Amino acid sequence: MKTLLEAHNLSKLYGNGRSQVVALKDVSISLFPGECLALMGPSGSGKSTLLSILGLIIRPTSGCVLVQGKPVEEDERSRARLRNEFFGYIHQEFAVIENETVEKNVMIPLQYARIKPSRQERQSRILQLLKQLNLDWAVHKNVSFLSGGERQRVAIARAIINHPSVILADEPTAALDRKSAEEIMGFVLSMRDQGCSVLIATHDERIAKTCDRVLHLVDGRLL
Ligand SMILES: Nc1ncnc2c1ncn2[C@@H]1O[C@H](COP(=O)(O)OP(=O)(O)OP(=O)(O)O)[C@@H](O)[C@H]1O
Repeated sequence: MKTLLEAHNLSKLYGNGRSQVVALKDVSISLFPGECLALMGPSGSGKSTLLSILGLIIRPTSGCVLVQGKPVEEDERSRARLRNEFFGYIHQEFAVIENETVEKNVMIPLQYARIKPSRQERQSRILQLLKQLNLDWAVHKNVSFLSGGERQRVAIARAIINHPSVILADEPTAALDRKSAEEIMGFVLSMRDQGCSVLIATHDERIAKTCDRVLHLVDGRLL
């Protein structure tokens, strides 16, 4: 089967000399269409670093990333376009823009889309998505007034509004209570069922059990 996303021999060093940290060592990984892959590992094992390299947020020290079988181009413009169109990134800390409405937060990726939908279309897509997330009531509310679980749903809506092929989720439920965490995971898995591939970094065995495949990262190496 063809991969959607793959990486070969990734290594990542931070810093130099005596303060140098080896965050990843020779990691190769493949993500197939329609699968949910869990990445488990203790704190500091390199999970966020790996997700950030795969999501083209940072560059590896060595190794390469392939999207739909093709090596990612080096120039920042191509990387930014892929970041916006191919990936949806969900962070642990509900990365929302404070003092902005839910609608404005979710609209950001649409404003950078290559083919920008009309204002009316943008608003209707946002409302439709917020309905699926049971958050349509909050469309004009300021995110600062929302709970942690609600803010994470806003972050998810923003990550998927451009219909990404791959969702990269970095411990998306770590800062949530159990009920909100279950809701978020239910939604992430429903994205997989709609054809998205998902790579989720987690410490939580219960979350890993709901995924199709589990990989373990220890000291920057995949077991
Ligand atoms: N920007 C950075 N500069 C220097 N060292 C870094 C940087 N980012 C991460 N590291 C180090 O790289 C290693 C891997 O960190 P990373 O955040 O990828 O691990 P993690 O498995 O995601 O941890 P956690 O579960 O705590 O988020 C750690 O030793 C960390 O301290």
